[in-house]
Amino acid sequence: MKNLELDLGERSYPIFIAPGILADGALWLKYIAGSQVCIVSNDTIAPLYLADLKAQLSEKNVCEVILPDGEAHKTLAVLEQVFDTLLANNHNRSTTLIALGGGVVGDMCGFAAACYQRGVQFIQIPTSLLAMVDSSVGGKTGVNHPLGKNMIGAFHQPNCVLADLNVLKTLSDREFSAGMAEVIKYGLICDAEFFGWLEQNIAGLMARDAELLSEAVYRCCENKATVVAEDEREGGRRAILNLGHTFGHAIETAEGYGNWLHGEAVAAGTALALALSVKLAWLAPDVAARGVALLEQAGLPVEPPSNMNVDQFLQLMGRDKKVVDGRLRLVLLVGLGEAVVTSEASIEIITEVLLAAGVSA
Ligand SMILES: NC(=O)c1ccc[n+]([C@@H]2O[C@H](COP(=O)([O-])OP(=O)(O)OC[C@H]3O[C@@H](n4cnc5c(N)ncnc54)[C@H](O)[C@@H]3O)[C@@H](O)[C@H]2O)c1
Ligand SMILES: O=C(O)C(=O)C[C@@H](O)[C@H](O)[C@H](O)COP(=O)(O)O
Ligand SMILES: [Zn+2]
Repeated sequence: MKNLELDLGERSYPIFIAPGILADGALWLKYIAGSQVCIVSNDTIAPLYLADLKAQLSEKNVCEVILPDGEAHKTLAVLEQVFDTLLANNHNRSTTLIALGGGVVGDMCGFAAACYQRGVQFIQIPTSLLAMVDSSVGGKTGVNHPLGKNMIGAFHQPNCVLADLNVLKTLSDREFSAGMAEVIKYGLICDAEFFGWLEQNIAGLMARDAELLSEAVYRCCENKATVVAEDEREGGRRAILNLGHTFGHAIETAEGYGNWLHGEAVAAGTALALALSVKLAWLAPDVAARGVALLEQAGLPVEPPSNMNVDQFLQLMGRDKKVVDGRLRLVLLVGLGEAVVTSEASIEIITEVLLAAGVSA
């Protein structure tokens, strides 16, 4: 068992990382204060793990909402299903929501918890690699809008995070690779030593070696917890967790939600951010090349989609949440493990980098 604490004063919470903890209610039932529980999952994950979870909740009054699977369903309209179920079952402010799923379920359940009766408690049980290393930690919740990713949401922290490494056995290879994009992100932005460890162990990780996976999930959560503890609501440093995301979210939106997975779009976006960092002479080309090589070894795309043009990129990037007074702010690297949030990259230089990556004029 590897435990961490995200230190946020009265909103602090533990992150439990171990194989089999889903079935260890004795460890986590104390994070459910009242008798009412609402499990939010989807129609892929529920048949696999809902019964195991419910077996631990036999003393509680449990209802469930099974959402349609997929990024395309991360919408306000689908979120209403959670509120309908909570109200139909007379859930009050002492209810606890449980997110059982990947990042989509986690973001939606967390947002429902932030909104229902102006805020109730929730627990994150991440089932994808991406959700274990990133989305279940830190309290960003929300849904997409047709014009932009995660545009409607709230910061709302869970009571605890339960990462049961056993469930990764049923995750598809494509989704596993997508999670690796966020794993590699931590090495690039704030942990050069971890990046070196990833380079050494990438083959074993892709083979899902249990010990290596446990270490990788722990190191990512540790890095994320440190960043979030410093800057819970992204007033400053937290924005480094957005490496590759300004380009990546533009790709996800332009291609239609779910066609490029979040991790795939972040990987291609990270390659663009590395190229831009080199173009500005802030990053040595060999460091950028190591980043791109590791993403490729993780089975990820490192080139933007061939059907996007520069204007599309710039228009969608212009809606990014980091934009201030109309100026883009991007996360770039000034060294391995050293990220900065900057508005110094001009539209002209960004355009040059997009064109050099094969994006059409
Ligand atoms: N809140 C945050 O800080 C944060 C961070 C990163 C990403 N995100 C968001 O997370 C989402 C991406 O998350 P994701 O990659 O987990 O996608 P996802 O939630 O769509 O899950 C990926 C796919 O794998 C399936 N799946 C999940 N766990 C499984 C398991 N154990 N066995 C079999 N199938 C399983 C899901 O049903 C889905 O089809 C995006 O919407 C992204 O914006 C949020
Ligand atoms: O936790 C954060 O902060 C992140 O930026 C993590 C990202 O991996 C994640 O995709 C997040 O949802 C992006 O946030 P957004 O504010 O750009 O929508
Ligand atoms: Zn992300």
